[in-house]
Amino acid sequence: MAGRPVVSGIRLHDVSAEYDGARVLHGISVEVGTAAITVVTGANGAGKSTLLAVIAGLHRPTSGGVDGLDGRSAAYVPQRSAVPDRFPVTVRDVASMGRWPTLRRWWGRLGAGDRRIVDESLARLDVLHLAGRSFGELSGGQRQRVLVAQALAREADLLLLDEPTVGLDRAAGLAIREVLRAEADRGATVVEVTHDPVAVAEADARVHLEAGCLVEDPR
Ligand SMILES: Nc1ncnc2c1ncn2[C@@H]1O[C@H](COP(=O)(O)OP(=O)(O)OP(=O)(O)O)[C@@H](O)[C@H]1O
Repeated sequence: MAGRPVVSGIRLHDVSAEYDGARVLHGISVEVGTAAITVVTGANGAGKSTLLAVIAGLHRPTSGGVDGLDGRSAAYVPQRSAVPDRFPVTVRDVASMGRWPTLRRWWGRLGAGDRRIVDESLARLDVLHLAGRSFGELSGGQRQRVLVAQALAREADLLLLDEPTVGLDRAAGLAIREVLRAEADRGATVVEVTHDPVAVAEADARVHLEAGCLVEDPR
């Protein structure tokens, strides 16, 4: 993690967000811990993906904000449906994109160290044997694992994942949960939107939303 210990958490203060004037998040204030897995739960449409997008800096809140992001690198894995099915690139290309933000120049080439990190990330998700295949030829679950590998290759301080285990078989779900735990153990802040009861049970903290509002002590 770039050799830089980050101790304080990420703090959302009074975050509200809307689409086309319709408010979908209402004054969310919560702290997300470092070196831990936080799950974001709630019914369909509760605002989970929007909250993740606000933390990722992809959706601008209408009021409030997020503190503690300065100096932190972030990797974001969108919901599977948000990813085009037919990328004309190989699996290794997709995973390599995780290294792009670390290159000093935008036209820079990946060095041997970068390529090793990419292949290690693919191996951790058990998809290294697919490295030369076209990304678009993979099954949905294989693509999902490659996108998580791309995020791992970023070696980010903050990992944001939108339903990373949805639709995966038990072994693949377990593999992703183990990888996320290892990331938290190395000091990463992991925030995961999920409906997976096992992921919720194993998490260190939970942020539960109902109709865009934070609910304390959800059952
Ligand atoms: N791009 C958009 N434009 C307009 N409204 C949107 C957009 N994205 C989401 N919304 C609306 O915002 C609300 C929250 O959506 P969001 O995707 O954050 O919920 P979610 O909790 O992640 O749902 P799910 O579990 O179904 O993925 C919903 O009412 C949704 O219809």
